[in-house]
Parts: sequence; structure tokens; C-alpha cells
Amino acid sequence: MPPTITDNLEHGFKAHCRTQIQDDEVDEMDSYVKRITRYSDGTVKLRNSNIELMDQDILYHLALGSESHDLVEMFGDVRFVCMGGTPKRMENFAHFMMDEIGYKLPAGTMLQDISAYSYRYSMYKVGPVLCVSHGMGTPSVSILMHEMIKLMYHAKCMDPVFIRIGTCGGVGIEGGTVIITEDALDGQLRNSHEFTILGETIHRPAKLDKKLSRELKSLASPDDPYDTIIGKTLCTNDFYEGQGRLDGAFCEFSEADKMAYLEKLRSHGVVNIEMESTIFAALTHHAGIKAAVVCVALLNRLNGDQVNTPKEVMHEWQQRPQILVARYIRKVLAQTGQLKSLFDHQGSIKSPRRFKLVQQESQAHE
Ligand SMILES: O=P(O)(O)O[C@H]1O[C@H](CO)[C@@H](O)[C@H]1O
Ligand SMILES: O=c1cc[nH]c(=O)[nH]1
Repeated sequence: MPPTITDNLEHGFKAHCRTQIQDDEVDEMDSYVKRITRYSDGTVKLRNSNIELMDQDILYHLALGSESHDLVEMFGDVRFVCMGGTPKRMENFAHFMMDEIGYKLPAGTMLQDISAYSYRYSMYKVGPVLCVSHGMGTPSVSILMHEMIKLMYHAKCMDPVFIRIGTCGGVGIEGGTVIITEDALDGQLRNSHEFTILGETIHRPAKLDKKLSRELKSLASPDDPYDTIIGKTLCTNDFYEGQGRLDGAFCEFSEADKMAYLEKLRSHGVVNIEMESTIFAALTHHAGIKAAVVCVALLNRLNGDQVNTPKEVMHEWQQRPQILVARYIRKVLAQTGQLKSLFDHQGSIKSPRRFKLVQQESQAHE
């Protein structure tokens, strides 16, 4: 009998080197991944036994280490890991979440960038919510994801949920629209991310959690003065030529070629383009971690290439995915009784202050 995908997975990556993974194999992979990525108490288990054998594990790009820091004490309560491109966006999100879940820092302390001394990524912790910047493009996200997944393991986190809060270009979708990714596609419209490991090319499925996407969509309010939709996301390795822009330093195709490409994307159900979703989906799926991608469109690419929306408007748009994700986090914490206990800890129940739509200070930085 030919080996199944599970047999192949159990014998390491070389055995399943191939360019495509069939749909029926993804389901088999899903249940296999669930089995091997959790300990019996529900905490995160790594798919790399080398780590257990190491005296210490230095999470170099986070400026943390398994011996130098008490990672269980520092991060053991994390339930949500929210990521986005810029340090400022994630700092703003952390402040926003403090209000949303009524979290107060110990008297006399301020929100600190935990990874400041890495000079790479920024990380803020607000109770069960970690807010981390990931930079631009898949290599930057890949490094961060390896270290964040290892952090979840060292900290013994229970079933963490990862959410990317980003920006994107809309394909036939107007600026300001919030887009939840249904499937992340690579430049060749494959629902997987291509890795080169030891010189071999392998693909891992870029699967996000469909139930989580639907739940996020259900939290869009009819009163929101903008649309929230679900659709396919194209993930590219470049902002200019890679996204069919005519305004890069180079362009060797015509406007007609570009429009034909965008129409082709549309006919495949693609509603937006960004630069991180396939690696984010592939690595969370490989780690058995529930994940979603929520972006706001900064422009409709059918109308142009330049991002020329006024800064204040763009700043307000960028808060929209954050508002949706905050509703989700509040809902989960309320369902598990944790929201109440966070509030009780304060001694009073605060009604969360609505996010101020324009924050002068943040505008100055973004
Ligand atoms: O707004 P963020 O999350 O940084 O993401 C988008 O913006 C960057 C390009 O401007 C790319 O990284 C793209 O994915
Ligand atoms: O067009 C856009 C806008 C934001 N981010 C992208 O990757 N592309």
C-alpha cells in the first residue's frame, strides 16, 4: 500500500516533498496535526524534539530566552496573539485592548515594549493579549512565527489563537472595507506556502480557521459605517511589480496586462492583496494553532496603484480590523468568565471607552 500523508509526515519532511497537497490530504493532515501539537492538558507541544533537548532556547529576535526569563510566569496566561506590520499599530492596539478588556497595569508602571532590545520586533502584553509587530513580507513573519510558536510552548500557553491585523489593497473592493481572509493564495494562486528547506522545495497548506473567520464576520455590526467581507487573499513577495503596480522603479508590463491580471484574480474570488497571509496561515496550521487574517483595504486596485488616501482617514481605517478583533476577544473572555474576573480585579466594572477615531499622537508616528 502506498504511504499515506500521515506516514509521510511521521517520516519527516523529505518523505513528503512535493509541490502540491491534495484537498483530502489536508483533512488527514488536520487531524494528525491536532494529535501531535497539544499535550494532554491542552498546552502547546512543538513538532521539534530538538528543542526539549536543549539546555536553553534563545528567542533571539524577541530578546527573550527560556533560561534568562521565566516565560511561564511572563506569558503563561496568553490566549490571543495579535500581529501587524508596524510597531506603532501594535502599540496602539495594546492601549486599545487595555480599555476594551478593562485591564490595568500595576500602579506606577507603563506598557513596555518587551522586545525593545531585539531592535527587530515590538511586543506588548495586555493580560491574555499579546500584540506583536511582524515587519513586512513573509521572511520577516516566518522568523517571528517560529519564535512566537516556541514562546507559546515554553510558556505552556493553552490553545492560543493567532490573528493578523493588517492592511491590503482591495481588488474591486473600496478603501476602508474590512476583509477577513477565507483562503490565502500564493503568487501562483495556490492555497499553500512554498518553503525551500535543505535545498528542497516543499509546500505547506496555507489554511486558516474557517469557523474563526465566520465568527469574526458575525461580529461585524450593521451599525458599522463600512463593510466587512470574507474572501480570498493573494499574498505576494513584493508591493510593486509583484502586485502588478505600474508605479514601481521598474515596470515591464502594460496597463492592459495589469488590468487583465487583476480581473483574473477577481475571477478566482480574490478580494485583496497583501504580503504575509500564506506564511502566517501555513505556519499556524503546521503548529495546530487556530488563526485568522483581518485586513483593511487602503485602496481599490482597480482604480489605481498609489496609496494617496489622507493620513487621518487611513489611520481611522486601520482601527477597523482592531475593533473587530477586540469584539472577538471580549466575547471569548466573557464566555470563559475571564472578562468578568479581569474587571473584578480592578475592583469596579468599567465600561470600555470606545476607540478614539483620531489619535493625534499616533498619526504623528504612523
Ligand atoms: O499593513 P501591514 O500589516 O504591514 O501589511 C501590508 O502592508 C505592507 C505593504 O505596505 C505589507 O507588509 C502588506 O502585507
Ligand atoms: O496595495 C496594498 C496596500 C497595502 N498592502 C499591500 O500589500 N498592498
